[in-house]
Amino acid sequence: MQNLKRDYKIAPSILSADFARLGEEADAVLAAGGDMIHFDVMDNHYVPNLTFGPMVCKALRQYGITAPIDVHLMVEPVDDLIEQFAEAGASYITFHPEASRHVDRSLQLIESAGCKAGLVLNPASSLDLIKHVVQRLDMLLLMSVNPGFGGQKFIPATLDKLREARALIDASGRDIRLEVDGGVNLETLKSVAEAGADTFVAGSAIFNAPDYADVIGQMRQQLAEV
Ligand SMILES: O=C(CO)[C@H](O)[C@H](O)COP(=O)(O)O
Repeated sequence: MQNLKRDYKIAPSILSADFARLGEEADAVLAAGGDMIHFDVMDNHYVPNLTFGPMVCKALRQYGITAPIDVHLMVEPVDDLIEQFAEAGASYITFHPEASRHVDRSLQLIESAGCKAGLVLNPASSLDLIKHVVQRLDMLLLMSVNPGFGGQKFIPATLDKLREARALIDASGRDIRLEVDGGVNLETLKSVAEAGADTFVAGSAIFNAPDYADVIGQMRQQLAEV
């Protein structure tokens, strides 16, 4: 048993929430112990699915959500949406480097808009993609499924990648959250935490459960044992 003493955060993905009751769902999952709202933006171009945009993020803020909103852009191009999401109340904005022509510029745009900046790597994308911009990162999100849909199965090769990413982050001397997204549930959570992740996106594992507080409580218990 290791004792990594990380500041673990659970980020319920509202991709699996009831969209007709999004404000209530966000409230409920935060009241149940979620730390931030993970907000999956899909454009039916970079990924083969379509979700929501800045207006919905703004609506959640107007509804009264004050917790951090972690905006994961699965869109191409990226830059046009950065200012709009910052104005809509995003806390983190992360994007896929393959979707931006000028990754360093996009990261700068996020920072100058007043948000925390991050990159997202697909299962097949190399960690080399962060090498020259690591000093601009507040978050690195490793996808443990191919992006576009909730409810997929965790790809086990992500564990080695997380270990490598953790070493890179520790060597950078920067405070960078290491987030994992896709197939995170009560079966996979402990192994991703042991591999170095500190921020856990979970959609179907939480929203498909009958009692959000119960599943988040079980997650916290597992994290306390890492
Ligand atoms: O970004 C995503 C898909 O592109 C989702 O956040 C992710 O897949 C979470 O869903 P689940 O926890 O159900 O796997």
